[in-house]
Amino acid sequence: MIEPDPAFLSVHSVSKRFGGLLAVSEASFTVKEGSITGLIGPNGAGKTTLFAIVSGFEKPTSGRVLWRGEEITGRPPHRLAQDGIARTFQIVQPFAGLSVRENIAVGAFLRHRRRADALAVAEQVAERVGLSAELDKPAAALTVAGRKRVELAKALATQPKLLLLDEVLAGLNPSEVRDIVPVVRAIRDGGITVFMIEHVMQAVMNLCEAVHVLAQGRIIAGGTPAEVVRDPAVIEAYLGHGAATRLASHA
Ligand SMILES: Nc1ncnc2c1ncn2[C@@H]1O[C@H](COP(=O)(O)OP(=O)(O)OP(=O)(O)O)[C@@H](O)[C@H]1O
Repeated sequence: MIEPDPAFLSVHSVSKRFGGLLAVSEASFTVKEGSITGLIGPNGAGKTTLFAIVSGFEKPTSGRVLWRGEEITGRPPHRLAQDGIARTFQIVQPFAGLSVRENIAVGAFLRHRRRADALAVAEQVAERVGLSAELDKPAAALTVAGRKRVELAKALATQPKLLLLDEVLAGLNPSEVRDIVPVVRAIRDGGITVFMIEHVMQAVMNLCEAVHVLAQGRIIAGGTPAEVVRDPAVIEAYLGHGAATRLASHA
């Protein structure tokens, strides 16, 4: 199991109930500073709900979230963004009437009041995610892969310390996935801790140093990618034997 790291992000026995449904059940885990950490598990396992709790979009029914040793449970998203926690959304919805530059600048306004400053930050961030050539295009004109990059850039423009990525690779073809993997790695190399929900297991294996596995709201395993793909509980609940064998042979 992964060593606790109370100084960065730690989630303690968090549960979330929606009416009769227990979407997250006593989940506890940590994310180590400077890591790329994955959150995997079957559809409906509660992954997005956990992200929403960490980023302040949902309040847990019980449990605590600590950020750099300070309790942040239930703190609203705009305050958490100021504290350095940013997230992307699974369904990307850029402001269609705005250019790529303006879309990214929306994130930059968190820390920059002047429009010119926010637009300058947007340009720097665009370079990091490979959007420099698209800055003046309307966001609506981009492909799905381009819109995913805009979503990533908008979150990066808030200058976070922890970036929560909710399925940034979903809907991309294999070559688009290959192109974005180094972008995520470079974000971490630039000093931003990345916590990512992802179903593309090959990318999880390539990128993550630690992975937590959620099934039916519970954390059922945690460890390195090579460890979790060999874990019988993870094979049973999520991967299946064929995929697990293929992944383990590449690990
Ligand atoms: N606001 C809500 N109200 C009621 N039920 C919800 C709400 N949000 C999520 N749920 C339910 O909670 C459960 C967990 O959903 P969640 O989206 O967190 O899973 P997930 O692991 O992110 O799934 P996926 O991989 O499909 O995105 C699901 O059964 C979902 O229908």
